[in-house]
Amino acid sequence: MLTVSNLQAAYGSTQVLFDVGLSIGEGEVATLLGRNGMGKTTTVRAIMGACRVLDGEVSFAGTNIRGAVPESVARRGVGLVPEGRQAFPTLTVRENLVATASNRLKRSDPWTLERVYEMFPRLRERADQRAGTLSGGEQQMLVIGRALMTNPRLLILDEATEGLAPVIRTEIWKCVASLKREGQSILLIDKNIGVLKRLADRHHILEKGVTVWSGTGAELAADAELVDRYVGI
Ligand SMILES: Nc1ncnc2c1ncn2[C@@H]1O[C@H](COP(=O)(O)OP(=O)(O)OP(=O)(O)O)[C@@H](O)[C@H]1O
Repeated sequence: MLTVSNLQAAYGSTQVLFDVGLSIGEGEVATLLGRNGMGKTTTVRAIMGACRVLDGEVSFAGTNIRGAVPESVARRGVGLVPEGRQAFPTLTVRENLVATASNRLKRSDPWTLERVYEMFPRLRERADQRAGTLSGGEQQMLVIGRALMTNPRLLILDEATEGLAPVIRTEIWKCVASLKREGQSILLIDKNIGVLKRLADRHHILEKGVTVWSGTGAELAADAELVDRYVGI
């Protein structure tokens, strides 16, 4: 579904990605692992067409999307929940959910307000509340719900549980597990390696803008030293 190879990207004249490769199959959950500053968010931004790509290939659902603008990448079915919870603060919960909703890919069982409220009952209780007045965890659920309402073929969660209370994290991980059971393809970036190991089918490790390791969950589990070397503090 998504294949990235030899991706190179820069901010201004500073190159940050040198050789990133990753792949996610239909219905798979994959991760991007690596310490702070290794290029995970930049990889996501490069896939979305939100930073300067110097070289490499980005293929999504059989189409080359390298160089496409973010709106076009989103229209093709990539739903991003960016780092830092970006709900529209002055809109209500319901308005946020419907603001960018679409079913362009004509899914037979599309996401609806009702389905999002079933997944996150707190959002139903707060449907008429302005997003800016929600707690951090509620805002994160809202942004995930908003991404689902675009019926993405691939959902990308960049640090979706960062800074959240454990009980809210658990709720978000349950949501991810349930999306996985439904066959949703997902790319996860998160610091909770233990949870990622349980949830993901495939992992990619970034070190200074280079994919230094890619493999299945079983392959990662078989090499305990890998995570210590590249992801441990
Ligand atoms: N807007 C920007 N302008 C210039 N450099 C940037 C910008 N954003 C990120 N960088 C630099 O690019 C490198 C990769 O950052 P990136 O945010 O992709 O890493 P990350 O692996 O996602 O880390 P984190 O877990 O801290 O978010 C870092 O050295 C960072 O300082």
